Amino acid sequence: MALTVGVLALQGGFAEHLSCLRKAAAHLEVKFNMVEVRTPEQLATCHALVIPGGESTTLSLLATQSGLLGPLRDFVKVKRKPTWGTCAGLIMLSEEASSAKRGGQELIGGLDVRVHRNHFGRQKESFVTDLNLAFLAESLTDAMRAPPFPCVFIRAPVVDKLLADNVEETSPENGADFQSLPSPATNNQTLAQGSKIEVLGILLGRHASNKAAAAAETARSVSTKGDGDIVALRQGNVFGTSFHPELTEDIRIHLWWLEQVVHASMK
Ligand SMILES: NC(=O)CC[C@H](N)C(=O)O
Repeated sequence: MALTVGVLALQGGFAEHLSCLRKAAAHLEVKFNMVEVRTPEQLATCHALVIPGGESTTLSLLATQSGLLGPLRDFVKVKRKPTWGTCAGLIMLSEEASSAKRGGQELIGGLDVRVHRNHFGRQKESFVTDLNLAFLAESLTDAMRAPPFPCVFIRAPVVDKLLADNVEETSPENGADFQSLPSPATNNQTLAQGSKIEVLGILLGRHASNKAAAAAETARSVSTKGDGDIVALRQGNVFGTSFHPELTEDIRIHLWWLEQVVHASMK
């Protein structure tokens, strides 16, 4: 049986994600159909979904107009299918967003976190930085020899508050900029809320470049130990990255996530 993986194609970097997913799928035994999702009917065919970067206020508006907001919430929070959001996609998958559009913006939710939009400032403050993402060890034979991942941050959000106290304990790895965590418990709750939040990527030493971010920083209630920002996390079926793996030649995160999709389909 082929697994159908959808990419929400309302706006933003969906074509880049589709291309990376197709390249990654070529490394796996399982057959995949990669499809663009613009309607509730297309979403209903999907076993898993990627929500790309772009602009979360636009995504939210277009999802509402196309009747997808309710079906997306159902997909993520009721059916609890594997869903990955990058950048604006991560914002959509968070329960709360700060520096949101005036009057608020509709989110899908699924991650018990608050994200801070545009944490590092405007487009011109975009940057690329290498992070050691130890979770990729799940699909690589020797994590320590795996090269760091080139992370592209464009008007990126970070997680500035954890809304639940069910967080996996983290232990810094010899000063590395990543905190390694065990794989999910084998009793594997597929709940988003109710599952532990796993912090999978921390960015150290890059400070917020706007006032709201500085305020959010002081308001942070539960944070990682140290001064890092959470830029990758998972809670149950929901995975989020602040950065854009689809804008690099490196398909390791797409490969890792497709493997998670395969595992979820076998439950
Ligand atoms: N590259 C991106 O996806 C940027 C996200 C954007 N800051 C937003 O609020 O949606």
